[in-house]
Amino acid sequence: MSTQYTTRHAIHPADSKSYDTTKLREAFLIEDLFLQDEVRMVYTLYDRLIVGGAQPAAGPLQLETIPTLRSENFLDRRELGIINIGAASTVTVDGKVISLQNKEALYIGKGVKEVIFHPADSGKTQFYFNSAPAHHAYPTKKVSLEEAETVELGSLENSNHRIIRKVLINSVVETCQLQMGLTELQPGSVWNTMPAHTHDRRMEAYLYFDLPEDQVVSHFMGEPQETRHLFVKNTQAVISPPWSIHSGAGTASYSFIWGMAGENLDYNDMDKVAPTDLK
Ligand SMILES: O=C[C@H](O)[C@@H](O)CC(=O)C(=O)O
Ligand SMILES: [Zn+2]
Repeated sequence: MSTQYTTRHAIHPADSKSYDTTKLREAFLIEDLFLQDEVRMVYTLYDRLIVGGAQPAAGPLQLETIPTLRSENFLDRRELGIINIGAASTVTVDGKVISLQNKEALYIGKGVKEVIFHPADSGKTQFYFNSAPAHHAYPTKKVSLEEAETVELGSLENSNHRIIRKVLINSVVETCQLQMGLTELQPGSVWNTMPAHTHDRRMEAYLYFDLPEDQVVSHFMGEPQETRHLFVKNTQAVISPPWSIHSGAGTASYSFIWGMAGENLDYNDMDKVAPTDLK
């Protein structure tokens, strides 16, 4: 079978305080999202967001439904956002071939019956995806980096100079609840999302990538006054509960994809925490 998935339950913040490193990692870190010729997913109970990776090599891979969905097709009641983090390749959506360069994104709406991930002509193909429950069928749309809503934040002096590209955002594409974007740390900068924030209205998932294989990111999570960290390697993902900060410092520059689902589509609806207020 080329589709593998596991379920992650939602954790109460008071419960998470007592977790040791192993338990914290089992609850929030996704280590093996990309494996050759497999579609791998984690079904989270945070807004029922699915975090997935597809790495076709020998042949195409289909986005198959999973038993938890109790639906004939994966997208019968869901929407999907895909970002290509590997070599230029294609995705077919109900027979229509859509090419995606590295870092290009694709929104696929509810009701689509068939999504197929194709291997690249040369190089490693890795498609990262997030999927959330959907109530309405919005059109499929490809979004290039140029079409993204882009903001530059931070400074080299604060080691947090970064470019945030909001690709699947309501000013660019209509979605039910999914938002996705890509943040690139500029050379010499290592801190993402510092100052940190929470947004109790939305959960978030992070995928760290473009990180050298021998380097790591220390991802910070937890309530602002009760933080913990997870050491994360290249192409590993982190589930961020709505009550948690999500921020990281790398031993090298890196990029990451953030995806959100929940109560609203207002990217700026976040509660910032001053660095000096973190504990
Ligand atoms: O709610 C928004 C998300 O946490 C990210 O967009 C933050 C981010 O990319 C950054 O500041 O580096
Ligand atoms: Zn956030």
